[in-house]
Amino acid sequence: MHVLGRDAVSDDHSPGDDAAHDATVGVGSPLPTVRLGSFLARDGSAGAAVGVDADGPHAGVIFGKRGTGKSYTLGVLAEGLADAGGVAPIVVDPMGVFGGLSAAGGRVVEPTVRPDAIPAAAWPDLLGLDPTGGAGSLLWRVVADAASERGEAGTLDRGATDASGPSDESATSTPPNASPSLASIRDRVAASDAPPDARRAAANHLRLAESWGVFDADAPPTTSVAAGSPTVLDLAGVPERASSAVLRAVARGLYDARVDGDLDRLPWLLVDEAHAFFGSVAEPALRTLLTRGRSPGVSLVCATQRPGALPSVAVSQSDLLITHRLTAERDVARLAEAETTYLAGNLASRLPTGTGEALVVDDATETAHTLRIRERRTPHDGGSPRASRTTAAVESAIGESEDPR
Ligand SMILES: Nc1ncnc2c1ncn2[C@@H]1O[C@H](COP(=O)(O)OP(=O)(O)OP(=O)(O)O)[C@@H](O)[C@H]1O
Repeated sequence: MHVLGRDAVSDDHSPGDDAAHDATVGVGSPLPTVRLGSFLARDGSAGAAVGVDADGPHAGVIFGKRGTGKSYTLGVLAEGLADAGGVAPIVVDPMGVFGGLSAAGGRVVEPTVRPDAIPAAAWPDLLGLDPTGGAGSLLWRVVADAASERGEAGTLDRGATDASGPSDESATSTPPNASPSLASIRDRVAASDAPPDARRAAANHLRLAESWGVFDADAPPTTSVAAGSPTVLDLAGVPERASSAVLRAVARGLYDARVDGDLDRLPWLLVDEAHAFFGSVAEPALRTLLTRGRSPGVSLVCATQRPGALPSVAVSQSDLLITHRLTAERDVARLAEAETTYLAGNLASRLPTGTGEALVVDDATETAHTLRIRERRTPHDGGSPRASRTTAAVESAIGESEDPR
């Protein structure tokens, strides 16, 4: 099997390897490997098996226009990781299409996070308030005060006063003690000496955040999502800002847990519809994983139909690039950033056209290959809705067939 993301390891294709399990411990190699698919020859025939290294941490992107198979491919990775030892796949599922992973032992959770997992500086942005305005600065101050009071008890969130915006985060630790609830933060806002307008606006925005249902002072630690079988964070129907808060808390929590030695497995965070999270409060944590995740062993894979909406760092830091068909110029241009470094030739001209076909760039071996992504063994819930398959269409077809005229 050819293993993407693994250098200096023999890629010999041994007899019997074809029948290998989806997540294969390669023949002649004890290293955990996720079976991704097969080489695709020009005549459309499938060649040797191709896998992805799951032994070390990686950063990856999966691109493709709508309906070309991105979510499906992310599911293939999650399935394979479910079988690889020592890793913890976590799928961020904004569209609710990964429930089928429960057939691979996965569990689907409606995630909640502790309010103190979001640094004070990020709260105004999270709630759509200007951090320099009355309500925004009040909120920032109140959350920071709550954090520093607990900090005096030894649980200070060192990121609480970091106003560096959507760049790399300063080191923080996940506070082990009780988090303030949103209601208690609202009480602090009400008791502050800020002007009434600012207090009212801050309280209203906090009420809005409470209505999202993702904040819970007693939420389990973020490391609880890291298990051998996939954990699917079901964010379908959850507002975008709330989903971003969840992703920030989870991404940062996993990173901190690995840095602090509190998590034995190597987490793989698989983010679908990733463009929605860059430019949100989740971005600093995603950037941290992209730029510093490998040393503590945290992997990040971002799938998106809008590569152009991702920051350059998402591509420049990725050692694995899987791209299905793309047509928009801005999105194809993102690929150019990958090829300038080491690829001769034009990646855009090599993009495959069929669903489930992908061009894969492997940084470890500095090569690009066309693949057919293997079929899922768990159900995939994605795919474009068809008007012809709606209940209304079916009922109208039945009605017509029963029409006596
Ligand atoms: N490797 C594959 N083998 C077989 N079928 C596939 C494969 N990849 C995708 N498909 C089929 O193509 C359809 C679209 O795939 P998928 O939902 O992953 O697209 P997508 O790129 O994530 O789309 P969207 O942007 O709308 O989320 C699915 O119904 C799936 O069954």
